[in-house]
Amino acid sequence: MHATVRGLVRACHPEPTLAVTAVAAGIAVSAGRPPWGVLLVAAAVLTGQLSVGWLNDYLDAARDREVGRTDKPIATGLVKKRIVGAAACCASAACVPLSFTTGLLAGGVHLVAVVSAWAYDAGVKSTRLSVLPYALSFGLLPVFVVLTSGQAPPWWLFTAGALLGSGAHFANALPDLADDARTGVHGLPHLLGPRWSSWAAVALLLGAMTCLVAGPAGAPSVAGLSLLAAACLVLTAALAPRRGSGSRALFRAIMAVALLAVVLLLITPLG
Ligand SMILES: CC(C)=CCC/C(C)=C/CC/C(C)=C/COP(=O)(O)OP(=O)(O)O
Repeated sequence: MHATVRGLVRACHPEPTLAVTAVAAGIAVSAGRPPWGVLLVAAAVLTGQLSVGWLNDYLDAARDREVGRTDKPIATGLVKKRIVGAAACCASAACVPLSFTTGLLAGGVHLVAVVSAWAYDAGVKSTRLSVLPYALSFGLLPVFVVLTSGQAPPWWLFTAGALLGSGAHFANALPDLADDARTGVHGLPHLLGPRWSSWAAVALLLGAMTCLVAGPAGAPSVAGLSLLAAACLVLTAALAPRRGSGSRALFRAIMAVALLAVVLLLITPLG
């Protein structure tokens, strides 16, 4: 693959970009969207995620170069900064019409989510409010998808998405806390430190799962209760003293719980 293309792929934060796009498409399927509707949602979310990922690396280029980050393609010289900036502009320009193609209200809601993520990139990530863009953007993501189907999103959906996104912020920051501190990033996870950030991730992810189990009308589903019980078991096992490698076991457990929460979001009836 050409170096510039490889650089652009790395700079867009490919793993979260694809994961968020796949989850949005999955929610569209469970909201009953036809194939073309799922495709439109996926295209709007993909371009939004690409714009957020590229803007992030574009704005962080100098700092990443300064501390010699080998995982950052602008810092290593794999791709030119201006090409990543141009790619961010193209993705943003495509995201606007694609979002509005899904509907005026739905499109507006998606663009608010994307602008909130740009605010994270533009500096909120280095402040005590770093969790807020995650809460707002991920709270609005499932609301956007349900709105594309013309239904009213249930009241608990924004809360569940916001809790899940906030938990993801703390979980995602855990491995990079020391590196980030060196580069002047002092978000909420850095302020709380690894121990309290781990507990914040656990509480927020379990909160999201509880919301998804208790939110829908009627008795909680067996599948929902089972996933919640599985999450509690995974955490209990990770916290058992005999596991030894404390924080690594807890981090892996938090990632497993995040995955269970996403599965629960995908199987929860949204009507
Ligand atoms: C629905 C929707 C639009 C959701 C997006 C929400 C959001 C705030 C995403 C930020 C993603 C991102 C580029 C993180 C990298 O952060 P970093 O700079 O802390 O990490 P890095 O240094 O490893 O790049």
